[in-house]
Amino acid sequence: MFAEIVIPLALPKNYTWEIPAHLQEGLRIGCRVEVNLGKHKKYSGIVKAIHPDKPKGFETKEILNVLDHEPVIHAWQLRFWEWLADYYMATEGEVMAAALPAHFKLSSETILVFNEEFGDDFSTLDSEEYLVAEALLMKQELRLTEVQGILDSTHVYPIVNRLMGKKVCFVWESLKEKFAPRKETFVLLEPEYSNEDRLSELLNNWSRAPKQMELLLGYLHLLKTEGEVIKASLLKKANATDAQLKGLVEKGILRTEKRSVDRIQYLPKDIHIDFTLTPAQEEAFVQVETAFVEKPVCLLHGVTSSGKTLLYIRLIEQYIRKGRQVLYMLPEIALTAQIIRRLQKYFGGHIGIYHSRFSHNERVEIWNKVKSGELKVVLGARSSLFLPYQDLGLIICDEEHDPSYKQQDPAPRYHGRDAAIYLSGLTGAKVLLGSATPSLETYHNARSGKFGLAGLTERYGDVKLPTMQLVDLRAVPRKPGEKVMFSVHLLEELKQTVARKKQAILFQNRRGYAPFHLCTVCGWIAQCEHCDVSLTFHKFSNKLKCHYCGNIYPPVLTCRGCGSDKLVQKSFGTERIEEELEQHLPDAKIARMDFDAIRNKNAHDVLIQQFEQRKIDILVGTQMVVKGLDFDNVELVGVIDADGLLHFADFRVNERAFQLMEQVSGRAGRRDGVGDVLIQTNLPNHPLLQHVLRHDYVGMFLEELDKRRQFFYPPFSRVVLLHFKHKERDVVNDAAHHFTRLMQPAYGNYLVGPAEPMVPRVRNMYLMELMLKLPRDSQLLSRCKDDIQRYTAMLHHEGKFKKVIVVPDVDAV
Ligand SMILES: Nc1ncnc2c1ncn2[C@@H]1O[C@H](COP(=O)(O)OP(=O)(O)OP(=O)(O)O)[C@@H](O)[C@H]1O
Ligand SMILES: [Zn+2]
Repeated sequence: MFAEIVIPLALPKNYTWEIPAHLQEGLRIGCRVEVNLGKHKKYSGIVKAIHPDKPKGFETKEILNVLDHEPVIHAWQLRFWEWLADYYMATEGEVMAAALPAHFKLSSETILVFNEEFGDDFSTLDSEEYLVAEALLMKQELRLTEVQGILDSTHVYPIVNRLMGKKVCFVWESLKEKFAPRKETFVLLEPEYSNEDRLSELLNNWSRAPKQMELLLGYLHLLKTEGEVIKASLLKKANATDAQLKGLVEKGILRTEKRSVDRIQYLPKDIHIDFTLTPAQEEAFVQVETAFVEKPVCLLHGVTSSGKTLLYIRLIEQYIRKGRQVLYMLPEIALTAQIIRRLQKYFGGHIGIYHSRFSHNERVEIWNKVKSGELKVVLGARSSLFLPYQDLGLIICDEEHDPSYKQQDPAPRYHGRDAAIYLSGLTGAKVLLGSATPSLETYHNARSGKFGLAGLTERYGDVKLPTMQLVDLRAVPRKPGEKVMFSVHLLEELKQTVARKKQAILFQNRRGYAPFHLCTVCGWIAQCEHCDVSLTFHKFSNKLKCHYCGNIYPPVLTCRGCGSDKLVQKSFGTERIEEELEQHLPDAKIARMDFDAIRNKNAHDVLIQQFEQRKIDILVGTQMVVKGLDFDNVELVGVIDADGLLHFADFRVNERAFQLMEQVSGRAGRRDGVGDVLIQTNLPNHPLLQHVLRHDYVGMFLEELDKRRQFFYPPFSRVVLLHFKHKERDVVNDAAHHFTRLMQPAYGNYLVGPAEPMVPRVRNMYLMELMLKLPRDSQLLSRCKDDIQRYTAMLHHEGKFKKVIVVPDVDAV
């Protein structure tokens, strides 16, 4: 018998190994095996198929060991991997590398780390395990090749596997992105008083400080409304001090407990839903349910603050009660923090979070609990599509329009939403796509009947959508070539908002202080040495940064071209806005939320909480402030530079600009309907801004759809973008043209380019792009992919193009 095995490497196709007779029994698809590849390398791979056909053309080697009795993944997951690899032009090995926690991927290079928590009591280990554990205890770290030396056995991988199962050791991981879970102090009732009678007896015979009673009542109220009580919010709500709380703790009525906000397994597995849907929400709910009878996918198009999240919660409840599992997918990890708090309140310990910022071990833990069916709801980014669900009933894809759903690097360059839809075909799960500003593709699919469509046109609680105003910057006096940061109008409204104790959000799409350093004498601009892009000045760190490769440079004082010191900083980013704002509103509390400000992984969550607790008056930020956040006191939203959103040479530019502006404006007036949005622009007559002014999604959709039809862009065609990279400009240029000539005969009608992208050099690699707009015909698509592979091979055959990297991106966003 033979086995086709997937190994976490970018091999063009899977290899086949022979199954020795003594391993044949018990070897199942989805189990891991240890195999040799080449002379010295060993890997653990996953069995994809077992068959009796001896492969031709090469001598098969034997499988060395079987690592699992039970498959680690389901058969449908293998089919999912296969589709992802095929559709997105990756290898199954690359998909495997993305899909499995490191723990499951042993290779000769794997480093094992001793688990301190295990201690040194090795009495439960057998003699071989003991040898390795001893060595690990002494050296703390061992390479798998070293373990081989210690054991001198043919069963190294199975032994290591057992040791990991017993938590004696872990797979080493680089610490650079390590996620430190944020701790929060929770307040709990002492068990004695969970009894209603005891509690009322206590309250009726209160002989202690009245302030403490007030605090206790405040606590009980919060417990009822929020399910869990965080110390900070209790003290604030009850207007109480730490000492008063301490008093109640000392009297044995309350107690406090410090624990991580993200780790929730010790919460009881209860469901308690304490709200009812409004008639409009109820109707949308029924629309979703009805759609799911016939269709696997439904779009929930609901304006901002219409209560989409609450509708999701009702749906999740339904699936949990049926014993099924739900995946709640978000485009970015950063968004999980606020949502998890909301979900926890309703579903307690039924929920787990899964994303790349957790350690390998934590991920393995979630993996196992999902597989056993213990966890019913997973909140996560796109990688949670790879979990081994036991019975997946529903996938919620929130903010489905968000381009962050698409993986950029490395392969597989898959789209979380589209992959979810494919997965639903394999598992029978339903998919609910949610957004206030659906992607054109999705809305088109919903209108044409391919997806179901449910709608919420009103905000919750009779609250109006914010009023939108354009501020015409052409009227603002300024020096030639200068950009306006704040109009008088915007400043005035900011001042009033702060004076009324309301909050404001200012949106600017550029981070840093000044995006250009320009010599006024000769026109020289400070550029990155490795990329063809101007350097952004960051004032706080006093450095110039390249936003493409991350390189940092000291600030320049004199021009590299002419030596003059007449350098000026052009344009502005969030950092400069924050600084200027401090001058205009010296008493306001201003904070900034962008990639630089939240380097520390918890900073994002902390900022959001501070804003929620109204410790910040004005939040200045990039895209990060736009997304899905629910604040109750924001009255003013300012879009500093709308033109910056409209100036891209991309067919999606209008769609994106609309989505950003509508989403950021959606943060305003969510509770009382008093919300104002000011959009600063030099293009007040731009047609897109007219749609933005009226919150007119459908108007925007129809107009854009027309253009897409006319110019044959998605949803009418399918875009495959080919990136060419090489360290010499001429070579990459020639290669792209050569490749285009190869494609010309069969695909001439569908080609756009080749052309240099906006930034033609990144990390010392020169770039070229070739775009294919293919008719939506799956046979044509697969033929085209084969051809791309063939032409790539032909290109590499030409000596001078040997090192040109060709990266295909299917459905590029
Ligand atoms: N039926 C309801 N009962 C009580 N509160 C509700 C109800 N529906 C909505 N809300 C409240 O209204 C607010 C807005 O709802 P939610 O955050 O779900 O909106 P959304 O549609 O997801 O908005 P966005 O697209 O902007 O993220 C929330 O604070 C939510 O708790
Ligand atoms: Zn650079």
